[in-house]
Amino acid sequence: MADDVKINRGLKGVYFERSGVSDIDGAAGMLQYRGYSIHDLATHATFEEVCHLLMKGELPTASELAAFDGALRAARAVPDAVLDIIRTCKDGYPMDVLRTAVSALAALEPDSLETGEEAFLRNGMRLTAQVPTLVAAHEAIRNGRDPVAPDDSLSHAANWLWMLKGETPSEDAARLADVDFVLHAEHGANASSFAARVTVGTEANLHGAIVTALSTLAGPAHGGAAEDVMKMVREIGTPENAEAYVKAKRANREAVTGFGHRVYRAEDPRARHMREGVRKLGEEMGAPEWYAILQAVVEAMKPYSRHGLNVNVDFYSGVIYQLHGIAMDLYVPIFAIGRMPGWVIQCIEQQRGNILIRPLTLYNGPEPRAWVPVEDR
Ligand SMILES: CC(=O)SCCNC(=O)CCNC(=O)[C@H](O)C(C)(C)COP(=O)(O)OP(=O)(O)OC[C@H]1O[C@@H](n2cnc3c(N)ncnc32)[C@H](O)[C@@H]1OP(=O)(O)O
Ligand SMILES: O=C([O-])CC(=O)C(=O)O
Repeated sequence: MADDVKINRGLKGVYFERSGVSDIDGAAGMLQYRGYSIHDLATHATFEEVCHLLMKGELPTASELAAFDGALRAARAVPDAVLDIIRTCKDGYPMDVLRTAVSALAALEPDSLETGEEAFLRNGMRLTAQVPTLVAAHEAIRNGRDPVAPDDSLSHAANWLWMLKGETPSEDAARLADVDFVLHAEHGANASSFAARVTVGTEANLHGAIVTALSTLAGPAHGGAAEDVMKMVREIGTPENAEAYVKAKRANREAVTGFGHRVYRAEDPRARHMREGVRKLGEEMGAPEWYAILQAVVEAMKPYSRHGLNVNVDFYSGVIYQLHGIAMDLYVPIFAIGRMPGWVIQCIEQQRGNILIRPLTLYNGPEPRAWVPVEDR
């Protein structure tokens, strides 16, 4: 076949669509949601404001925010039948259980089959509100407790911690979770959002696209990295061991998790906020060693960073969850809670002027050959 065809494996460097949602400059380490710097949003915005910005296109006025936030708060409950399904598969890996629960919502909620922009926004807001409820319900059920009902007097982040732990979180804990969600809310043509767009490209419904996105997020090269970083930190044990750990990994040409990114060559701008969170929280909680180990890994990676290899957002986030006493296998579901508005708006964008996403593979199998009956093979 054609030898001169250029193959872009992994679609590296390929623009497949235009998008008005987020802008990433990988060389400069810059990220904006609809023109607003991630640093301004992480410092000043709430997750609810960011959801409005992403899903509706602009930061809300006070009255728009009240209406939007009210709609999210009112949509947090999930049908009992979904809780029964979670009970049935309570011992499963949380991302598998979450994916199954979202799939069940599709089958149980009558409007989930509707397509069109209004339906995607309605279903997308409801799913954004429900996903934390599903994750927290699974955590309760697998630990032998009854799920904690959502509290509509609390913000999205505070309510999530309330449902997870059954106690009202401190303002600092709620703000940290809120910032974490803001930082994870949207990131261009990342693998899970791209996968969701492929699903919408076939004119499938939003719930189906979110199930695709959840499946894709779960892998260790994408959302699974935060969990792996925490496992790495535990394995390293003390800052003094970091150099030997990194050397052994690189000698085997293995990736050091939490480093590297398809787009960023400068440091992932989201990492800065997580780093500060780990340092402060570790000091406050009398557990500064996690931060010290992470920084020792960063030092040990410097000789290997010639291609612009830097930490990504997931390098620090796992330790924050660990300091909050959250089980390691919930780190990817937490990422999913934050990413919901990004997935929803990318599905909406995909649907406007929709086109089937269907690239080509260049055949390199056997030459044409004659059929051989089974008895002659
Ligand atoms: C939220 C997110 O999804 S962020 C990503 C989370 N994932 C991780 O942290 C897992 C670890 N990282 C990785 O596996 C990769 O960096 C990926 C999958 C994220 C990106 O992969 P790619 O875009 O294919 O890597 P890329 O082509 O940019 O790699 C460039 C060079 O850096 C090296 N490199 C990339 N990541 C790492 C790493 N984590 N550790 C060591 N070296 C690495 C590659 O081996 C390559 O080196 P070479 O040119 O000498 O062969
Ligand atoms: O953009 C990517 O490839 C992965 C990523 O950082 C994200 O989804 O947040």
